[in-house]
Amino acid sequence: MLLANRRLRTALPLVIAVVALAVGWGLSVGLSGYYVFLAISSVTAIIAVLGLGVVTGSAGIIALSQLTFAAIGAWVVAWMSVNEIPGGFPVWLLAGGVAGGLAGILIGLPALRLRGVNLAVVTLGFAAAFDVMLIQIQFPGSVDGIPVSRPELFSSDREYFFFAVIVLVLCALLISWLQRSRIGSSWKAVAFSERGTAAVGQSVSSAKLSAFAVSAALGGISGGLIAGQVQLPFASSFAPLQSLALYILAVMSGAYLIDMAIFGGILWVLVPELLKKWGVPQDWGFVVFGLLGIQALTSGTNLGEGIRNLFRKRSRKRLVEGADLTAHEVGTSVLDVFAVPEAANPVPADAPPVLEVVDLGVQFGALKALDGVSLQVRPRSIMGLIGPNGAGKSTFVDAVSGFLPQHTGTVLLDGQDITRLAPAARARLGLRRTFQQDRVPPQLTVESYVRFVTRECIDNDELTDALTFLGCPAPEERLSTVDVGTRRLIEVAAAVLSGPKVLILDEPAAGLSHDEHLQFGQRLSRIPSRFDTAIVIIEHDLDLVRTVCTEITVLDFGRVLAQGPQQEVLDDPAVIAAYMGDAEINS
Ligand SMILES: Nc1ncnc2c1ncn2[C@@H]1O[C@H](COP(=O)(O)OP(=O)(O)OP(=O)(O)O)[C@@H](O)[C@H]1O
Repeated sequence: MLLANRRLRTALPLVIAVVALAVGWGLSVGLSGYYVFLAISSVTAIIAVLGLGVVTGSAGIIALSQLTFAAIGAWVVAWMSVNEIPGGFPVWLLAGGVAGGLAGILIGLPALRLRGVNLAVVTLGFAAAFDVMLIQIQFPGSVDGIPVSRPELFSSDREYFFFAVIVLVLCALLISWLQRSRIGSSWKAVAFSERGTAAVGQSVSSAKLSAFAVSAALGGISGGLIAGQVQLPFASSFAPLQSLALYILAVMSGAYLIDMAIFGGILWVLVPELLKKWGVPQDWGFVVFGLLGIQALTSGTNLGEGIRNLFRKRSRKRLVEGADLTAHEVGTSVLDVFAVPEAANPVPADAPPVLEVVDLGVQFGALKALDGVSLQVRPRSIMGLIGPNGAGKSTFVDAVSGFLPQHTGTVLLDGQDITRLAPAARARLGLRRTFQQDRVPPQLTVESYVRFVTRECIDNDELTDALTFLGCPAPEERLSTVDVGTRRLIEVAAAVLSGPKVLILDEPAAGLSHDEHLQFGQRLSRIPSRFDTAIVIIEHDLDLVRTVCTEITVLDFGRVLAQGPQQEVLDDPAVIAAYMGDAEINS
């Protein structure tokens, strides 16, 4: 089933590409002259919007300079054409795309530190500054009236339109492949949570920069095509205000979905044309786009997602009516009869600790959140880290996983000192963590999320087995359609499948019902031997702690209050007095 789905997903874009080429050829011979020119404008706009879909839609970064990258691409193509650089138009176009991509990386660098309005100001400022410069330096050939040479085989408008369609199809195939690859998953992950992205070993910087580069490269290609279309490009075709309108169009339509980028590109040309036909000044097109953008930003969704949700609801309803089971129920019922053999691999008593924390200290101003905390985690063991609210448990996890670099003390993973490493580097070495808050990007499917987290190709059987083992939904289920509790289970499953040496779980069962809690505990206790990993679990539910933990460390006011085998710690009068109270500990 999974294999058949994957084959279909690989073949579908190719089939659509062939159909798109056929439609493009049909239009190139069927449309009348004026509409051919409009159609070329649409295709160039679609490529630019497709790029914006990557940076704004997938990676969630505000970028208001798409037409500046287009201007860079157009300038490079015009310059290469005027100077008759060998290779011809396709090579010039590629060079325009590369130039746009490089400029994108340059503008993307501030994006590593800036967010939201600040980043919008930087990108719009870049667009305005480049616009002023472009007016000064002009496009090569524009002053002397030397037109950009089109490709020899596609010199008429009709032929050039078909050439533009071929370029669009290639760009769309590339984006479709990237969106389904690990890079695409990293864009969606970084849009949802930078901490969550780093925690799975993915560099946040490279995710953001690659989104900027791909988006700007498509901008450059779009501009290069415009240069070939108009043949004498001018700065006014790439004004910053138009970049703003294009951004709104991308947000409103949901341009990370390829069909919606096509819709957005068509709208880009259609709205001004309709206004012209009705005798309304074309600049009112910006007002129309602005209103559509306000609607999209206030509703928090976009047209593409809205339409898809409608279809998904209908097909889900049909599925539930037919089978009378939801996807989650299917996962749970399968688990009830699922028996997984545990690996028989006991740990020698004298085995060195897989995680060793020595004298860890964290200070927030005057508050000592952690003070001299030391602990050792043995291979394939489950250690419970408990303590009252504010005891320092989450601070401990943040410090050990690298999210609080200003801590004192030492962290050793399998004997290696990782104290100075960034979170992503620690994750790649085998120290994985999950979060108290939901950090699972809803735009992905279960399978694409697991494959992203595991950073390698796990085979289909392994994937299905592990998801069933932990009671997760089917691989093809979209994460946006499952509840938060189930998303946390999927987060745990993915982390486990990444084969960590140590997995730190921060309240993993939050959001699960009481029964699911107990089931989760049973599954959790089998993870260390089955997946050869040690677990540190932070949990308030003492039933779960009793079910799964072999050892316990109790924190109180940032210090270790007690440490050792489970029963010994839970019987410690100091723990009873300071943390739980007699009634609860004896219950
Ligand atoms: N960024 C921060 N700035 C200042 N103080 C902080 C910060 N983060 C945590 N603290 C403080 O550090 C102490 C430890 O907090 P922490 O969140 O680690 O506790 P916890 O044991 O995880 O609590 P809970 O069980 O409620 O999650 C608390 O007093 C908290 O207010």
